[in-house]
Amino acid sequence: MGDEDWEAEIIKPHISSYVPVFEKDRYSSGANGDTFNRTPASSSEMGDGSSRRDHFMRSGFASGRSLGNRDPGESNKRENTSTVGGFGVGKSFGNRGFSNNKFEEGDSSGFWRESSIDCEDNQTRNRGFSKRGDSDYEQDEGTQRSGGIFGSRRSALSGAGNGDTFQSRSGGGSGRGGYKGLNEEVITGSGKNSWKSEAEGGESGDTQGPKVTYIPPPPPEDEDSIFAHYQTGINFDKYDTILVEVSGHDPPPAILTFEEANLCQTLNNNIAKAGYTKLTPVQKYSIPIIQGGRDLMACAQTGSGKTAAFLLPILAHMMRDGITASRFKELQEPECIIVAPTRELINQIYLEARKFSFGTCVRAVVTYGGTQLGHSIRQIVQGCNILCATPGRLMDVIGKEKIGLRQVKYLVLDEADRMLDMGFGPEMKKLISCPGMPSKEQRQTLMFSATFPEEIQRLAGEFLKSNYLFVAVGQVGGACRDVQQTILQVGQYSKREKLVEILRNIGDERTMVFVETKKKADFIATFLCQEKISTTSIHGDREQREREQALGDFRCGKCPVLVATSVAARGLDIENVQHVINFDLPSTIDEYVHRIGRTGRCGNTGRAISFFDLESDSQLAQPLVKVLSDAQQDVPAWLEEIAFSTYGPGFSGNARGNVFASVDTRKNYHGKSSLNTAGFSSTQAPNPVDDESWD
Ligand SMILES: Nc1ncnc2c1ncn2[C@@H]1O[C@H](COP(=O)(O)OP(=O)(O)OP(=O)(O)O)[C@@H](O)[C@H]1O
Repeated sequence: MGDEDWEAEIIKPHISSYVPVFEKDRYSSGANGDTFNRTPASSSEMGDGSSRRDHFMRSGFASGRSLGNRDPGESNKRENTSTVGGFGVGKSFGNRGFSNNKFEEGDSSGFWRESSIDCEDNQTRNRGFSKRGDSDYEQDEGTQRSGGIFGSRRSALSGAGNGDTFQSRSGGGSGRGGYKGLNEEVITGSGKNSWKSEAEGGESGDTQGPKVTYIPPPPPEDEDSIFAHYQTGINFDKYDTILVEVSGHDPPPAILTFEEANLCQTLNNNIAKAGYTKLTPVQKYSIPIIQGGRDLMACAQTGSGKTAAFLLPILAHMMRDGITASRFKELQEPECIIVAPTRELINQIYLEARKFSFGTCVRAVVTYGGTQLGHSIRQIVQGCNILCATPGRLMDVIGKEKIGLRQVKYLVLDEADRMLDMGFGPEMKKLISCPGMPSKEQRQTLMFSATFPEEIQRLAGEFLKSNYLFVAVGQVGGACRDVQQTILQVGQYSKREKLVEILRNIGDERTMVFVETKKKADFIATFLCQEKISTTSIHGDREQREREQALGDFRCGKCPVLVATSVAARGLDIENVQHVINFDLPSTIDEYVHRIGRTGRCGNTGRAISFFDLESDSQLAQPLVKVLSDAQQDVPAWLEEIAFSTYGPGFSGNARGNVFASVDTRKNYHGKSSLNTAGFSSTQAPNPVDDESWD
């Protein structure tokens, strides 16, 4: 459900209901490999402190007024009444056109054009990367973005209001909302002719809106903190039994131990200090492939060590090549660029890169939206060999000529299916077309995810050398088997009661609760606090400072419940998350797989409980049955019935349908591709995820 619906909701005479009707946006889900080895993974073995809102959350709402029987629509109505002036005066960026942008979206990109769907968020995305000054950038990151072709309907309601206790973030200044949607980093143009010319005028040119001044606290520097890690779980050794499929020409053999990787001593020390003694399957296969200079698309279950699978061989090469950070160069030219879709995830990857490069001359830097650009630049100019960035901020630092691309040898897309879908795909396309970026023949491109829809795999071909290798650990798109999945039939009006019941049983165990929209995240978090369940929330309408605070409070156990939108669905590796609750099921099965993958990581076990609402979730019944049965979970009879009735007698939960890209798509599509002009087949659009929930 988009904010537009909320708006409609509050304009209508309010009909009191326990929980408002949440009608989700529904989108459809959305080469030449020769050799084929399917072997078990161990082939040898077998052969600012907190916001007011946080304060209330932590204090269990002791002083908050009761919101229990009010729905978000009502609270927004109140909030809107009191803040509409503030949002109303938010600056319009409408005159910052993009029509002349050098990198304006083109049909040639092969990507879906945003304008083709009625989605405000998406309409902001293909806008070419801009070259902006700090003020411009920070305003974009930190303020609502309204006006112009992107419309401003959402901004009037974008405060995170949930009633009396929360104030919306004031008058447009810090109130996010605006249009931002799927992605955390949205590229805005400046109306100049090209990124180059914009850059030249960037710094002083645009003074609209307040700056983003948030500077994230530096991560701890002491060795213990850098190498802090959680224990692998009882099922870690079971990874060895997972079947691994490698396709593509002439793959190198897997390695079985870290020693076989022949890493330098410093790296080996760091691996040991990180508590890694044994390779996970994706590491066994990916490390030699990357060391062999090959491009790679790797798909492995959530929490199975994909980050180290790309970081270690890249660092090994850098060490071999004697890469050394050079301080105080105005233009830094990193050898490696890593992009990921959310700020928290890219920061996590950075911390991993910092850990593994500890004691070396290789310097990793992170930059992401919602933080002061000047701060990022100061970090970059101190030396940058590995740049970890969210897409929008990456384009900014490139546009500001703080980052040059000529030396890029490794381009890593983490959560690659997400990075290539209609949300980020155009931006990634622009990235590889940037001046200076080595062609795909001259760089190594590495893609990792737990899910890889076929259509996205096919788009990925544009980024990869034709002889790339495809590694599939287990079922591509399959759920982690260490997560015990339960699907409960719960109607929307009973969800809150059920949630409280479950959380009371769970006690203090760390739990992530996923909901569909940002406003609902606040609403449910507020409700739980009122119920004296210590809760915080993370979603794209929260300030970056608040997001980091929320995550910190959750990580340390201060708030054992984190209510989140899909912004927290991918990649986040938080110790001891024992439960995931899908208060609202997502609209796509891939999203479900990522969400439940926040628990059951690295051989640990976890539980996922999902509320299945007959009214709104039946389209998910069939893929859910498949995911459950593939992961050897109990499938409720009622769910099978729904799946059967939705899809008819041809449906078999165990049959391999088109739900997943079960193999390297170069096999499936060889010689029979039928792309439309946008680069997608006529039968299946790529998965847009749920726009509203991402930002
Ligand atoms: N070989 C290993 N031994 C011990 N721990 C490991 C090993 N490899 C990775 N880990 C740890 O496992 C956890 C999960 O790793 P990581 O976050 O890279 O998973 P992922 O596959 O990227 O998950 P997701 O699909 O959710 O992004 C991390 O805490 C990481 O430090």
